[in-house]
Amino acid sequence: MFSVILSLLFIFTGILFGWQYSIHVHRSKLPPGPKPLPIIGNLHLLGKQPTHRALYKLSQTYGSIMSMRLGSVNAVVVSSPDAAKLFLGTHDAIFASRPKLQVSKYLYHGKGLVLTEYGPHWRNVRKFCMIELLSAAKVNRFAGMRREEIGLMVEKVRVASKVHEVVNLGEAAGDMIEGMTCRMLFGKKNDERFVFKKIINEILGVLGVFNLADYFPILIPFDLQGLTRKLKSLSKDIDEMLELLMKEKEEGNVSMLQRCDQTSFIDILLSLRKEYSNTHDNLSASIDRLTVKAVLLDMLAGGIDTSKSSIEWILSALIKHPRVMKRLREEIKTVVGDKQMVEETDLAKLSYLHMVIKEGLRLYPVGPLLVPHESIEDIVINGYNIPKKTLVLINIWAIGRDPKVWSENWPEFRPERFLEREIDFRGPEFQLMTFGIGRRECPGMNLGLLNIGLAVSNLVHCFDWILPNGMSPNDLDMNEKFGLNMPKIEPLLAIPTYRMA
Ligand code: HEM
Repeated sequence: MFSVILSLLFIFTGILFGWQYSIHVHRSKLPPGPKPLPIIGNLHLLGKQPTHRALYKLSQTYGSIMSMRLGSVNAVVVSSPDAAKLFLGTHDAIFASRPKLQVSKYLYHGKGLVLTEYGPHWRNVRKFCMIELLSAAKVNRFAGMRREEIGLMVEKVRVASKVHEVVNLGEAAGDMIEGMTCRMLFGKKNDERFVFKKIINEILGVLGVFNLADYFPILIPFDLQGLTRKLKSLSKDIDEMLELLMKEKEEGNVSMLQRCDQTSFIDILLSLRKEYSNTHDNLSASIDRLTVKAVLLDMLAGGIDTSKSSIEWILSALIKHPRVMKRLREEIKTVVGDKQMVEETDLAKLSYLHMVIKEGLRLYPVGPLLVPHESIEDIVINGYNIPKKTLVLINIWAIGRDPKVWSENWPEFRPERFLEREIDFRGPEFQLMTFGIGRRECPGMNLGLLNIGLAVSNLVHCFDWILPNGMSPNDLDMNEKFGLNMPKIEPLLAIPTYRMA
């Protein structure tokens, strides 16, 4: 389908413009890259494999700062820690914007964080999200709720273990993270009027589609992929849901408030809105109704599948590497003793667990190209021209495979490498950028790591796992498929045995 549309597009726009194209204008000064074709540029080189893989291969020919043309968009692909340091460290302010994607027009006009261009609105929203919603103190307030959700997941798996049922571990983790996130955002995880899961999946589905109109704006009116239609209907559903949830809070529906955690994000955002409505500073102007909804939507879209996919990848790697699983289990046993469950307060003492998580996220980063950045002015980097409005993709999947950084044994899942060298997510050398670095780095990093740590440690501590149908761990497929948040090609299915009996 994609290639048919691409061919039609090629012919159509080719006729329209009579093959006149001005890509050669400053090409000699751009970073090296494959020669673009008229109209489609290098889009044909992305092929059928996931984009980060195609870009990794190309960067091995053209280098760690590679120039490409994607339709009518200038792009630069960055594939080494040194180059990433230039873009997200030294010149972070220039590359801290986002491209204007068609999807953001239908999802609150980019008034939240993820898809919002760099400027005063984004800065204000980011500031109050960091202080009021995602600071360590605010995240800690939900520790009790997280304990309940972990307990529910362990109990579900324990019931399955009694009848040797096969468990889909990604789904089990996803349900738990979704429960935690919805309770944190809305104070509840169930609502008889709508199914959170369905709406979340639809949002992620739309965000994961490669939208041709973003690279050929001339195509927007034709809606060749039917995305505009989908987006219009989805944005209506999302808005109805968020409006209902907000009105319920604003009208102080007593029975509802009694059932809810008083400090959910929606409560905090609405009370901030009220609090600031009498002041006339920039912050008050930023927290309007659209922004409250856009922020809630960003947290739903950014917070659930990222953690779910990460947990699934890390558990898969552990099942595939029994030596690492054994060592992790021994560490947990030493720290938690005879306790049935790992608590949040235990996590700081589980140093091997942290190395396992880092190693899992190095090899399987769920945002392999981060979220696209865009430059806000012309700049020269390493002697190359990077024009204003260049799309910048940071290939952290490639960086996680760079033998110059990780040595020749980079393909091995070997958490001990982090014992030998101090490398951290915000490390000054930009080797491990699972959450991005700089102005646009993930504001939910600590929460994400906490959720992953809790899920992985408890599923390892409470259960032994074997693969179904006599499958050997060596046969576990560790490839990914196309899609948002780098989903595994095959879901992780395994049979649990409860270890606490
Ligand atoms: C394992 C879990 C997670 C991973 C791997 C992850 C990864 C990322 C990445 C790669 C980015 C883009 C960074 C960039 O463009 O340079 C990002 C941005 C973002 N993430 Fe996360 N994330 C996770 C969890 C969360 C959670 C739990 C939340 C909130 C509840 C969250 C909210 C956001 C938001 C709002 C942004 C946009 C920030 C901005 O553009 O200013 N993420 N995340």
